[in-house]
Amino acid sequence: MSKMKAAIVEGFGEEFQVKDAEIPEPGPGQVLVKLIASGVCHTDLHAAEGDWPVKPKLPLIPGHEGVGIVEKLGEGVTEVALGDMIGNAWLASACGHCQYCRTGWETLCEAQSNGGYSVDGSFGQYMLVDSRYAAHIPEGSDPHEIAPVLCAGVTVYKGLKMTEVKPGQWVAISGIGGLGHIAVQYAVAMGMRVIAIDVADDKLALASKHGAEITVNAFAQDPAEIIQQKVGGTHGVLVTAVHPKAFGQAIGMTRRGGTIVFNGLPAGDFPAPIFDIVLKGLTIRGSIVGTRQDMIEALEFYAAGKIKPTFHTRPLEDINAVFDEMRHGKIDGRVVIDYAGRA
Ligand SMILES: NC(=O)c1ccc[n+]([C@@H]2O[C@H](COP(=O)([O-])OP(=O)(O)OC[C@H]3O[C@@H](n4cnc5c(N)ncnc54)[C@H](O)[C@@H]3O)[C@@H](O)[C@H]2O)c1
Ligand SMILES: CCCCCCO
Ligand SMILES: [Zn+2]
Ligand SMILES: [Zn+2]
Repeated sequence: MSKMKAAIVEGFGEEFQVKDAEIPEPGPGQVLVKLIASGVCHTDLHAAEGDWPVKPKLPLIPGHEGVGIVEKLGEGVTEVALGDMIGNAWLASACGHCQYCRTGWETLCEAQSNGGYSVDGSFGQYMLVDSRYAAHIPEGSDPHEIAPVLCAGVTVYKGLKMTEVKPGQWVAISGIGGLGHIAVQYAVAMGMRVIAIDVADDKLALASKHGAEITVNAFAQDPAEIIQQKVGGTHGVLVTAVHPKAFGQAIGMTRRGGTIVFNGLPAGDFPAPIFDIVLKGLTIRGSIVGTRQDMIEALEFYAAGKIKPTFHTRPLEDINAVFDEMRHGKIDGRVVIDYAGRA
């Protein structure tokens, strides 16, 4: 078996080990991909810290925003060809026949596997991808720039659809990190008017650059008060923040009949004001990544030039420093690991 360089989590809360690992062999239905780039999602940090109720496998190669070229086909592969540029995804595979898979909700499949969490992902020079759940990268894409669409992009695109906010209506996006700064772009492309909320002014500046009309620094102000004053409450909210406080704040900023969608996954809970939620007739939804169809649509928005992730390329060896920057909210947009000598 030949070797590859990979960033491996061997224990929760421990630093990554960047070292040699076996290049995996594709089994039936799988393909071997040589990586060009991989986005770094905050979920990868949750995986490394083990701070969710469902723990990842160990040892683990995280990463679920990987883009690369198909180098080997497993038995029976028909959906992908040698030389194709494809991506992996959080939804690495699903059963295909349960009540959720049958009704367009494969993201809720209870037998799904998850890229960079329950199966090894894209923080290495090679990865295995289930050909049925591979993301097909549009012709002419920049592999480093499109990588964040594979999770951050498809997740916020689906989340914005779930807010049911119509063109011309207001949507608040709370948390302007890897997910949030791309959410601003999808919301604008979908005709929504955007209010951006974060606790760091540089993130709000990034939101304005991508089309937000109103920005609120939740560290210095009460976003609900500002939003009620300025626009009479928002029609919908998409929360991508990594602090529980942002989740409770969404309720006060939403107008009657509005919908709040949670993408963010910080550990912890938030106080839910029962009377306000009932009196205002609010809908609160959790939303997890997107289906294969959502991925196709999210990638089409990128291919149409509507989505341009802000990203910074770094070598795999920087992974521990990157996670430290992420822990302290110091990443502007998305970090993308480079395997092609661009970093
Ligand atoms: N539901 C899903 O399918 C899905 C998909 C991808 C990521 N996630 C989760 O979404 C979260 C965000 O991921 P990311 O990669 O964008 O993280 P990130 O670290 O890039 O960004 C997090 C942002 O939250 C901001 N923030 C922190 N406290 C805040 C507060 N009180 N109010 C407003 N903003 C605040 C930070 O300043 C930062 O801009 C993570 O928990 C991740 O696991 C969920
Ligand atoms: C419940 C886990 C959702 C994480 C999606 C990929 O970042
Ligand atoms: Zn992710
Ligand atoms: Zn299923």
